[in-house]
Amino acid sequence: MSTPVSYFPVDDPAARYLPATPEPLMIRPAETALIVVDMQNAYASPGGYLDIAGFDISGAAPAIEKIQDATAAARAAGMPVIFFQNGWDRDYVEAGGPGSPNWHKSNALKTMRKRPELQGKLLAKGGWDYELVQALPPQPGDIIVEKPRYSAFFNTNLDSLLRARGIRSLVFTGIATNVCVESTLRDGFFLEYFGVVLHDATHHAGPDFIQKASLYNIEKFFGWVSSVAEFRTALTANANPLARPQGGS
Ligand SMILES: NC(=O)N/C=C\C(=O)O
Repeated sequence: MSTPVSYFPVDDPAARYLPATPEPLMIRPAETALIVVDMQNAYASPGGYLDIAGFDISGAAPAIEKIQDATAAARAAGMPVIFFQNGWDRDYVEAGGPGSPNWHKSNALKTMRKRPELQGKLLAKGGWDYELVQALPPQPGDIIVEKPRYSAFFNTNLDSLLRARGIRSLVFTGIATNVCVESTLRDGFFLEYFGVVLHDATHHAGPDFIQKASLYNIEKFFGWVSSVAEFRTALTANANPLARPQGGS
């Protein structure tokens, strides 16, 4: 068993050993949140924004199945599940005007400028594109954080929500690995959260190399990469394999 990274004594009986790269990570389920990034029709459904804008969304359906597994495991372990939902008001005031880089870089806004018949449809609150996919309905007790930019730490109450619950580790799933997942994980790193991506529960926006590049960047500089099976096994294990045997002398 490789030596894990841990911010607390590794023999804490409440802790779990999560195999990950570049090394395993100890997590305490009570101090960990499972994050589901932007699993909206815009990013995961045929006819949604990414699809319309020409991105390959074929990896979205397999990611949805993996996220179903991960959310079930997290809820069973009493771990908070936090859904992010990306977008803006119907008039796109929250998207920023030409004075915002977002206005110039957002492919949703660019697509609507090119195709005015789509105006008001992409990532607009109240519309189908903005809705979370039906296959991943939030359950009572789950938290939804609406966000207007790629990183969920900007102009939201995410940091307060996490701090109030004593959360130290964030386990990420969702779309897109290289945009909102990586942006939020990076900002979390700067705010002292331990970030892990479950790679098989994510999908990227762009060519396949960007998934690899993003995961490389994360495991090399900002956090850890694991899988849904490893996460589920870590949570369902009855004991921390590094805990000292109870009752022994
Ligand atoms: N959720 C995301 O990663 N979004 C990526 C691109 C966009 O919203 O334009």
